[in-house]
Amino acid sequence: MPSVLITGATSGFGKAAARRFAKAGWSLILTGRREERLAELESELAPHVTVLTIPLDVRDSDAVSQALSQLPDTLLPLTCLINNAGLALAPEPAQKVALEDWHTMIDTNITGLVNVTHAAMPHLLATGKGASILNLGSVAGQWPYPGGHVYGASKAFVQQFSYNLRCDLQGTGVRVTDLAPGMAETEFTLVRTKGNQAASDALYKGTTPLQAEDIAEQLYYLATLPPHININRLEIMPVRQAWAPFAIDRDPA
Ligand SMILES: NC(=O)C1=CN([C@@H]2O[C@H](COP(=O)(O)OP(=O)(O)OC[C@H]3O[C@@H](n4cnc5c(N)ncnc54)[C@H](OP(=O)(O)O)[C@@H]3O)[C@@H](O)[C@H]2O)C=CC1
Ligand SMILES: O=CCS(=O)(=O)O
Repeated sequence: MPSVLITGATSGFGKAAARRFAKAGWSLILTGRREERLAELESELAPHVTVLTIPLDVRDSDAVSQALSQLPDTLLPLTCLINNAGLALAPEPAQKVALEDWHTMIDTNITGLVNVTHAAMPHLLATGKGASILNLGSVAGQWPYPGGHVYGASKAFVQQFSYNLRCDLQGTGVRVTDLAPGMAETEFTLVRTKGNQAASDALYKGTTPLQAEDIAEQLYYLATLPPHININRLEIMPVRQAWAPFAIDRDPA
């Protein structure tokens, strides 16, 4: 059976993707920092498919490279890497944000993603034709909005890194996609607001956001496309989300 490595499998898109790939019989390598959540997911899925859980902070390059250099043969060849671990912090304007929050987003969404990509690359190259790297970008990487500051910039990095990887991997058979969702109801806003459940609920109230399972379905679709097809970027919004007009600063009347 093919195997998939999913970062950030303890919640949201990553957890839903683990379930979606398991449903199709794929072997799973699941990572995240919260060990108890990894254990719960392993208990749920291991009766059906091969599961390896690795408690891992993607920001720790040594831990990432050590863990991925020791994958058991039973989980190789690696067919798909889903670079999903990530977060937004500090929805307030840039001029009010603590520098530490910017660093955390850069360290996770950029450095963490390149750490995992670098460590997984030899496995993906060994697989070659049909292998995929699926990077979780965001609409925020393309479209600016107030409070997007470093989060949006980190996802713009994901887009351009994905495109540049495609250039270098041409001829290897390894595909790369920047999957860019819009508003999706996960723990994302709870994390962004540092645990404000009411703010998270209010954001999703009265509309129809994407669900984690919608994104998991797209990830599975991308990973199982015929091997001669590469979707470079796939941007998905809920029907009830669209763009806002330009904001104009005006003199007082
Ligand atoms: N929800 C949305 O509206 C959208 C989300 N995205 C992106 O999708 C991805 C998944 O987000 P989503 O599922 O919504 O959010 P969740 O908060 O539900 O899940 C985020 C996952 O990332 C993991 N994670 C965070 N930091 C680290 C770290 N340092 N090391 C390892 N794992 C980490 C968390 O695991 P743990 O805490 O256990 O380590 C968790 O499993 C992110 O990259 C996000 O930016 C993109 C577009 C829209
Ligand atoms: O990446 C997350 C979606 S949004 O909050 O930027 O719209």
